[in-house]
Amino acid sequence: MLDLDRLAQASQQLIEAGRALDAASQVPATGGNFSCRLSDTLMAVTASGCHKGRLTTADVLVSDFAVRLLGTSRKASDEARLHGQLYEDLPEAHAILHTHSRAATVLSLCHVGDTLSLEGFELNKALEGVKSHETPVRLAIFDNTQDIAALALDVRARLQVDANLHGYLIRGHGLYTWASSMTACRRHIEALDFLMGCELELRRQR
Ligand SMILES: CSC[C@@H](O)[C@@H](O)C(=O)COP(=O)(O)O
Ligand SMILES: [Zn+2]
Repeated sequence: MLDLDRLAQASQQLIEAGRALDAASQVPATGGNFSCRLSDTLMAVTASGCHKGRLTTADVLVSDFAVRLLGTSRKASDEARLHGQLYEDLPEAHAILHTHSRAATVLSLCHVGDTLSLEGFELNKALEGVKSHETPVRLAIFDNTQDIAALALDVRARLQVDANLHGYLIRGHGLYTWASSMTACRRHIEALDFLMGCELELRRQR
């Protein structure tokens, strides 16, 4: 059943996240998409093609995890299935943010391999479950594709063999991260962007 109070709260959280991420230049043009878990089967997800810094409540749609929309003729984010798949596979995930920051775009292209491990940074502790700068923060990396259903299956397969991920990068595209609340998810995005910027800076100096 749809909890309208929860939907109103989620809409506000998505709108505020969009404003903050736009101010931080992490969602240029109409890049990025966001969601909140509403229940065991439903999510609030941004509509496709909106500028994420200027979202209104009308741009927040209700969908099940297979992206069957409730009560709207608008189109959900092109990448909504990536959100649905994460909610299906990660019961602890209550918020998901996808951004197109410069650091995520560049680092995902120049890093070789299917995992980026950010190591030795105090800010690693901004990620849920990380208690020490000595704990690596790990992001899976996938090649970019317009076949979102196939990408969702690849993410699912990776999560089945690697439970220790804080998010993933799509090459030349951007970052997905999730958390137990929108507050924590915004902290993840901010920290990961900072950490990827540090990593790029270090690689320039090597
Ligand atoms: C501006 S193109 C970006 C899109 O292709 C996509 O990657 C994206 O993040 C936003 O898509 P959207 O359908 O608005 O959620
Ligand atoms: Zn995107």
